[in-house]
Amino acid sequence: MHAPARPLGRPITIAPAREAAFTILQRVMNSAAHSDDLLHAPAVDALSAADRNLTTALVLGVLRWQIALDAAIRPLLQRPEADLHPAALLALRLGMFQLRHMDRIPAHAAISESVELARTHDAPHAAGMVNAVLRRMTREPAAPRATLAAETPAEIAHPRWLLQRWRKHFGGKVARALAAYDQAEPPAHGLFAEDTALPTIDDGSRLVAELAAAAHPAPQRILDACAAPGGKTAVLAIRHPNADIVAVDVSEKRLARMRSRMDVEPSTARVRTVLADMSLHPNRTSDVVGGEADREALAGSFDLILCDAPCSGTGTLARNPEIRHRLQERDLSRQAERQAAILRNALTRLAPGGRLVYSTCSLEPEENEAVIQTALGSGIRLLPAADVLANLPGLSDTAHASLQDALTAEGSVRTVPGQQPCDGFYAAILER
Ligand SMILES: C[S@@+](CC[C@H](N)C(=O)[O-])C[C@H]1O[C@@H](n2cnc3c(N)ncnc32)[C@H](O)[C@@H]1O
Repeated sequence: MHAPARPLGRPITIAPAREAAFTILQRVMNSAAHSDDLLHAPAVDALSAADRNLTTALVLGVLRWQIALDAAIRPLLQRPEADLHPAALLALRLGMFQLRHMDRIPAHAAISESVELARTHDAPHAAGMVNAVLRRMTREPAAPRATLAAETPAEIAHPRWLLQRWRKHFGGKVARALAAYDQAEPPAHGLFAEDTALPTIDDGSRLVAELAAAAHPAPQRILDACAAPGGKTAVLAIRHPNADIVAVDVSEKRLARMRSRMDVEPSTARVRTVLADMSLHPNRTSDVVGGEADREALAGSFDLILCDAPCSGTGTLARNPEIRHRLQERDLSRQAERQAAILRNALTRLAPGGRLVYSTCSLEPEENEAVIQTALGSGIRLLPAADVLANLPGLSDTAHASLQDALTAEGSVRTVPGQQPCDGFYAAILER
């Protein structure tokens, strides 16, 4: 189809950041790609610093606000229930996001470049509609829908089912603060003072890693059971410089990336990486892909195990905003089954008297408390985390107070974004 003739006037050039943001959002929409990976790909690295920042702000902003943007766009359409061409919808979201959330972008740039994006990305027939909707938006900003009037914009930007379960588990006030946290860049250092000896690591991840490192006073052998990309392995290696450390992951690609980073750091070069599926029992010879040397590295028992299980990631929506568009409530039970299998098999490798820290970046009880319940008994008990937490290195005084509120009824730790100044993590300490 030919693009309709543009009215005479200056040709419209799409700014590199808007073009890059559009392309990344298209890939996130059409594949399982992660925005964070795409934002660090060579195509974005090649942009100027200002364009990189704008690309990031546009991509993360649209993904964070997408549900609320769509709710504002629909009533402005001539036929609100009509299917929109994906490129037209994306152009509308980008334009609407800039008009609603970016003070410094002139409305004419947001509108005209969105129209041009639709026109040049396979939806020339929708260019007029994109123009009309965005112009209408600037004239008559959408009022909140009557049924949603009691909700904040941040709450509207979350899937209903997720918000409802947070309200049920944490109460309306905490759920509201949690939703607000998800809509902005997470704080750089809310719990810990920066430690230049450590790799770049967000505070929630560091909390889990420091807790794991402190869970055993002097481990000789440490197993990091779900290790890649390796941020927590690095903290373990630095806190226990004399321990033998084996870091396992089932993803060859993630493990290779981790290995190349670890090799250049003196503190982590000694970490042994092993490609294996930790959801399988150690007797299964197929659980180690790397061969005899890897099997030997994994053999025997470990004094300290970190089991940082793959999870839904609902504690990290500020950092990984697309999770909310992909996750379905029914996925939680599938996650929990895999987590329970990984934990069960990791525990078979725990030495008597050894400690295992199970962690996720999920806020959902099915992936946390319920998984721990499956592992208790038969010589495995849950230890209270309070004492370990009280002695973690680098925590500020306000962080100590805030983390007291993060202790669960069973004595484990759950940070809730908005209550603690970090992403949401769960960590439980088990002992054999
Ligand atoms: C939450 S991420 C780990 C993050 C890591 N601990 C860190 O701090 O950088 C979970 C990891 O578990 C890995 N994984 C998933 N299933 C696994 C399995 N069955 N066995 C081992 N690793 C697995 C994933 O590839 C992913 O790298």
